[in-house]
Amino acid sequence: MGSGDAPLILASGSPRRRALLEALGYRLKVVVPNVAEDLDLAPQELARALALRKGRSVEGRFVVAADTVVDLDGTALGKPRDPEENLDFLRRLSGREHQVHTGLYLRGEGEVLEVHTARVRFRRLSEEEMRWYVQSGEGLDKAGGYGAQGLGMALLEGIEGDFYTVVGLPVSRVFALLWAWGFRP
Ligand SMILES: Cc1cn([C@H]2C[C@H](O)[C@@H](COP(=O)(O)OP(=O)(O)OP(=O)(O)O)O2)c(=O)[nH]c1=O
Repeated sequence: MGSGDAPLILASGSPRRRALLEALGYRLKVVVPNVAEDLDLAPQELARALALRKGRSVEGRFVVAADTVVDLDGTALGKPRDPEENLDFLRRLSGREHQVHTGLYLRGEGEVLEVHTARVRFRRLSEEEMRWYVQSGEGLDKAGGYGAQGLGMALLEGIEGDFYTVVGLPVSRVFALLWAWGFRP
């Protein structure tokens, strides 16, 4: 089974997740999940619960869903509401290390639910640098208010762990699970 038969259903409106799976050659059907994200949980549990909610909200055989949460010492930073909150997030992340949790839900031969975690360290940023970044608008639709794959690369000192987990989808793990189920690009 593979793209010759049914498409892989991506239960996510994230253009990053879509681009990563398309880069691997999967034929996708995108279904944007409409789930409440207002859960009061610790960051890692939040990523897990939301990935499950998104994946379960969509029908079909081969389904992938994910949720990414930035975890600053136990506080979950989601997507900033506006540029002011984006600036606030960057001030808090500046000069420090945080974790990025990506909950992964996969359905095929059964269901898989995991949380993948990477560590990201930010440089100490000047107020001018942070304002420059916020005015780009790039961080507004991203957990923690930055994108490691875009202009945000200029803010980082280092990443420990899987880069793609930071960007929103541990693609190598997705590929391996689908491959084991006989679902190939
Ligand atoms: C930290 C980080 C997050 N992100 C993105 C990935 C996700 O799209 C987004 C986190 O929000 P999510 O709620 O995980 O996903 P989403 O709202 O974009 O899409 P959907 O709910 O439909 O699945 O942040 C980056 O692109 N780069 C980064 O470096």
